[in-house]
Amino acid sequence: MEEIIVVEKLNKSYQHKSAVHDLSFTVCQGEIVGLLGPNGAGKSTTINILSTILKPDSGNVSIGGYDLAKDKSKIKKFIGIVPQDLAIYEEISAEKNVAFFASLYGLHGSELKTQTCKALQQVGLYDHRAEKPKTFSGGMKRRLNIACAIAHAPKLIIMDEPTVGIDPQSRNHILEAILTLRDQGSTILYSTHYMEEVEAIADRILILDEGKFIASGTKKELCQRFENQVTYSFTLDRKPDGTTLTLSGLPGILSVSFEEQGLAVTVDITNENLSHIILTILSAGYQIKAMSSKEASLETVFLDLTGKSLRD
Ligand SMILES: Nc1ncnc2c1ncn2[C@@H]1O[C@H](COP(=O)(O)OP(=O)(O)OP(=O)(O)O)[C@@H](O)[C@H]1O
Repeated sequence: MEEIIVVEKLNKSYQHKSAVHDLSFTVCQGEIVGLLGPNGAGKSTTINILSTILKPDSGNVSIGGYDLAKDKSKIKKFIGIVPQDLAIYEEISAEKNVAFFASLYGLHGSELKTQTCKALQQVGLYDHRAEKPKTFSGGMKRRLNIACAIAHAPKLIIMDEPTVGIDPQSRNHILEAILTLRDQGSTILYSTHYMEEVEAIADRILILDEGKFIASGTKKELCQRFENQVTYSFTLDRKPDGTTLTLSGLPGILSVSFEEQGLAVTVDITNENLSHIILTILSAGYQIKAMSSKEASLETVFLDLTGKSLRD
């Protein structure tokens, strides 16, 4: 598959503090690649460098076959950038906003009109095209921000946390729009700290922490090591006490964490120990009010690799 982004040993520091350190990765034609990491991991720095907004200290970047150090203007035409901060005009209609940004890429006449309508449809804002963004919800503004970036039909779309702080309906519109864009042939690099989003839409995931990649692969590949692991969560009738309720001696118990009104037990499912766990809880005099189970997720992977939660 053709490599659309090639990054080799990318470095960037701010006032001697490293923000990205020796990053190397590739993104291939037609992929949705999720750049996942907690706040401060270096996602925006990486994306701003690829978007030609920020200059790296060192490293090589090639986008669409163009060298970032030499062909900045060609790269700018090749990509569509959805910035973390909204870049739209509140006082002109949604349609005029999209048309304005598309015209900066040389679109005009009937092509401009068609592409503007298409972009608004893709983000579910066509029916609101005559309205001004100042009347829009935060989620609708974010969707308009995306429409402005895609109307010129870029081969590569780079999105920096496009779903931060929005309503579920807008989030779904955005995720569906990303999948449609991929199906229509675009390549998408997408940064987020919401693991559920990359789990849902990314073909490949790059996990970044403190400016370095700590893992990459498909969700299946990343979670493979944990495929025999499941976490049971029990809601009890009262706060459990670790001295009266001892589960760690049971076979296949990997970890136990006590919570306000229950406990979470991570086990190796090859041991078939659920009935032992339930019996032990009941024998200690607790009532089980509810129970659920959860397979390993990217959160598990992140916690295992860094010792901290993605959600911190
Ligand atoms: N202009 C700047 N000046 C100084 N330090 C900066 C600047 N921009 C980012 N940093 C620092 O660089 C590191 C990486 O930041 P970056 O914004 O790239 O991370 P991020 O993963 O995008 O996080 P967020 O989701 O919070 O935007 C952080 O420690 C941040 O404080």
